[in-house]
Amino acid sequence: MALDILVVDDERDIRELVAGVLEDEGYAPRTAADSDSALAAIAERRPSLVLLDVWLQGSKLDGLELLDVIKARDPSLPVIIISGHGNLDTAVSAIRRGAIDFIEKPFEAERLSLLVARATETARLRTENESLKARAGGMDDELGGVSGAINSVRANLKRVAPTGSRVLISGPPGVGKDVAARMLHNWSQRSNGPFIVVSAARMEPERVEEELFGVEEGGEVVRPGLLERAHGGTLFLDEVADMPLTTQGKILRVLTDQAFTRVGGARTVRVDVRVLSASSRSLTEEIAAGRFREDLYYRLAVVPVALPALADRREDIPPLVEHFVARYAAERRVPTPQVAPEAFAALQAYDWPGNVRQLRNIVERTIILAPGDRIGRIDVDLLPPEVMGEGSSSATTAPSVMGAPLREARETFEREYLRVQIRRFSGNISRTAAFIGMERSALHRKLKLLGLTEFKPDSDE
Ligand SMILES: Nc1ncnc2c1ncn2[C@@H]1O[C@H](COP(=O)(O)OP(=O)(O)OP(=O)(O)O)[C@@H](O)[C@H]1O
Repeated sequence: MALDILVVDDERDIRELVAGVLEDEGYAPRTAADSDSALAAIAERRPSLVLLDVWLQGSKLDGLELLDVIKARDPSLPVIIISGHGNLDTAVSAIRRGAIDFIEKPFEAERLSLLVARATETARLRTENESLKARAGGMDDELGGVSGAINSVRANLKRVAPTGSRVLISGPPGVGKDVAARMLHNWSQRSNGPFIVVSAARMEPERVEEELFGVEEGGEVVRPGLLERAHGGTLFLDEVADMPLTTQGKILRVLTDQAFTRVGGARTVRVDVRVLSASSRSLTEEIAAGRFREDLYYRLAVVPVALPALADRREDIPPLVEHFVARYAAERRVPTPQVAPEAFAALQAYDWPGNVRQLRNIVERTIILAPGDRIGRIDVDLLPPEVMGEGSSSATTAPSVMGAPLREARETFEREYLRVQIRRFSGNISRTAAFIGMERSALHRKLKLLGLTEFKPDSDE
C-alpha cells in the first residue's frame, strides 16, 4: 500500500512539485495550504509523514506553531520541516520542537526522496515495534482525551518520563493505567529497551517470585526472570497490591540495590531497570490493613499519578468514541461511520463503570454488529441496552423529569445520583458519603427518605 504523506505549503508550485516527486516515488501524497486544512487532513486519516513548510502565509498558525499542535496531539507522527534557504536557526528550533529532519528550499528531488525514504523507514520500524508491543497487550499507545484532568495527567507523564523516576499510577480498572505506563516508557531514554509487564493478578501467588527473579539450580540458570529481561528498560508492576508480602520485601531490595538473587540461587544479579507500578486499589488502605509494605509504597510512589474515572471527565467520551470508531472501522475495512448526536449524548450520559476499556469494547461491538446498510452512521438504536438503561444518568433529561414538579424532579435526580455514586464505591456508604461531601448518618437518612432501602450500612460501621 502506498504510504500516505501530507505536504503542507502555502505556495501552490512547491506543493505540486513536492507531491509530484513523491508520486513518482510511489507514495500517496495529499496536500494542504494552511494549518486548518492540514489539521483537518490529519484528523481524517493519520498520514505516515508530514512535510511542513515553516512559512505559511495566510494561515491561522505558522509552521512552527502547527508543528507544536501536531506533536502535542500525536508525538509519534514524524514531521520534516521545509525551511527557506539560510534559515538554519528556524530549522534547528523545529528539530528541538520534535521535527525529525529538515530540508532547505530550493532542494533537489533526489535529496527530498532520500529524506522521505529514511523517515518513513524509521517510522515503519517504530510502528512495527509498537504494534507488536500493542498487540501483545491489546493496548493503545496514547492516552486519548481532551479534559483538563487528562491533559494534566499527560503533561505530568511527559515531564516525568525522561527523568527515570519511579511512578505509581493509580485509578479504577480500565482507565488506562497500562497505557500511561507504556507512554512513560516510550517517552523515556529507555524507549529502545524492553518494556516488561509483571501482572501479579494473573500469576499464581507461589509462582510470582520465579517469574520475577528467575530460577537457578545447582548454580545453573534454569530460567531467567522478568527482571533480567527488563534490563536496560522498564519493568511495570501491574496491580502491585496483589503481590504477596514476601515478594514485596524482595522487590524492596531490588529497588534499593538494583540487585536480587534467583529462586534457588545464591548469586547476586545486578540489573539496570526503571520500575513503574500501578494499582486500582488504594495502597494507603492496603497499608492500613497490613497487606502492603509502607516502605515499599514510598519507594514506588516517588511520583504518584492518579487517573480519574471516565465518569469524572465526560468531555473525554466523544473524542475517545471517535478514536475507537475510526480504529474499529479501519480494522473492519469500512469507511469511518458518523456518530449521531443523540448517540453521542447517550454515550456521554452513561456512567461507564468499566471506564475506557468498557467504552472501547462497546464501540467495537457496535461496529461489528451494525448491519451492513447502517454502518455509515451510528444511531442511538444501534447502541447496546446497557448504555441506554441501567447506570445511565439520563434521568436528568428524561421527559418524566421534565414534566414533573420541582420537588419530585429533584427526588428523581437525587435517587439516580445516589445510586450511581454508591455503585461507584461498590456499595460502601462511608466512602460515598466522603466523596459527595455528606455526613455518613445524613446519607443514611437521605437514603431512607428516598426509599433506597437496597443500600445497607457498611459492615464495618
Ligand atoms: N485515555 C485512553 N485513550 C485511549 N485508550 C485508552 C485510554 N484509556 C484506556 N484505553 C484503552 O482501554 C483499555 C484498558 O486500559 P488499561 O489496560 O490501560 O487500563 P488499566 O487502568 O490498566 O486497567 P486495569 O486496572 O484493569 O489493568 C486499553 O486497552 C486501551 O485500549
